[in-house]
Amino acid sequence: MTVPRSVTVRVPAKVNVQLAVGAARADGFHDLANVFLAVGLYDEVTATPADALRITCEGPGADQVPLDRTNLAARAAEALAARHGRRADVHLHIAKDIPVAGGMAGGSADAAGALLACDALWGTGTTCAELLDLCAELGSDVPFSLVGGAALGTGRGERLTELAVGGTFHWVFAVADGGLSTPAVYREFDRLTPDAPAPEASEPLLAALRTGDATALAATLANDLQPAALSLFPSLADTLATGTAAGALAALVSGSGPTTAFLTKDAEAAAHVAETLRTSGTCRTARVAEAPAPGATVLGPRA
Ligand SMILES: C[C@](O)(CO)[C@H](O)COP(=O)(O)OP(=O)(O)OC[C@H]1O[C@@H](n2ccc(N)nc2=O)[C@H](O)[C@@H]1O
Ligand SMILES: Nc1ncnc2c1ncn2[C@@H]1O[C@H](COP(=O)(O)OP(=O)(O)OP(=O)(O)O)[C@@H](O)[C@H]1O
Repeated sequence: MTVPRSVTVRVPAKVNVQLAVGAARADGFHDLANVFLAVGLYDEVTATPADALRITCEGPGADQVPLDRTNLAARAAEALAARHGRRADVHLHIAKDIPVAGGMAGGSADAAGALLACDALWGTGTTCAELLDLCAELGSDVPFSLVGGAALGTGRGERLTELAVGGTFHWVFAVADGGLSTPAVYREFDRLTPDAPAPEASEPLLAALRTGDATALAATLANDLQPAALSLFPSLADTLATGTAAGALAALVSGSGPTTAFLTKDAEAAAHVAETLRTSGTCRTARVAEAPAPGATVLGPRA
């Protein structure tokens, strides 16, 4: 067998088209009905043999990404190595394109990418079920980064049921100046929502995904963390209003924010909303992306 010299994996960002949040559990997490949709903004993780675990990172926001063992990709490599009783002697290079600390699961994408890349590099032949277990140990969003497409996440978001999507959705993402801490947003949710009901997936929203109907999806988008994100980052209201005035079908905070997401009717409308946002002064930049996108994908071992 030829041992590959490096393996590159591409992993998508996500937007939560429905994020229903229940009350805090005894373990501090929240039960969710989390409808994930993978979007076509990608990080790439390249694994290369090395004497010891090493992380490097390039791209927008790379200076905010830790290069030590707190990096989720490093933790993923160590978890896979431990599972197979070997050393995590690998250099992981992360080419970032997913906004950092933006509520689009960038760190989770890198963890899923590192798992898949190391598995291919080391020839450890880990089953999909084992990879999903490792993902769930690393973080609530990580299993979805591995599978992509669309899925309903229950529990703390890690238990996935695949969802059918009947068309292509055109999104714009406004990247904010600054980040939000996910635990801080959940804490603010607890403060604002003392009696959160049990979370349930919305049937009309699942139907809109199934039929690929953007107008119907726009009418059902919902994020229970949005009031908390707006409370901690009030200027996001101006970004949401700007994208809506530019013709978006709907606008919402992406996950825990502060990235904001705009659903549009087609690629032309998306380009217009993105350009309006870019010149509005209400965000740092705006990106267009289509959904659904595939999950973590090996781009090919380079022998
Ligand atoms: C906001 C979302 O991105 C929506 O998909 C996720 O719920 C967050 O997922 P994540 O970043 O993978 O989160 P984890 O790394 O598992 O947890 C980080 C922190 O977020 C909070 N957290 C996360 C998930 C969850 N169901 N309830 C929580 O309260 C907890 O304070 C936890 O300590
Ligand atoms: N590989 C990584 N990429 C980005 N951030 C990382 C990574 N590993 C650890 N982090 C840390 O995690 C924090 C959150 O970054 P991340 O980009 O994952 O946020 P997020 O997209 O808001 O996450 P989520 O949507 O899953 O809540 C960063 O501020 C950084 O300190």
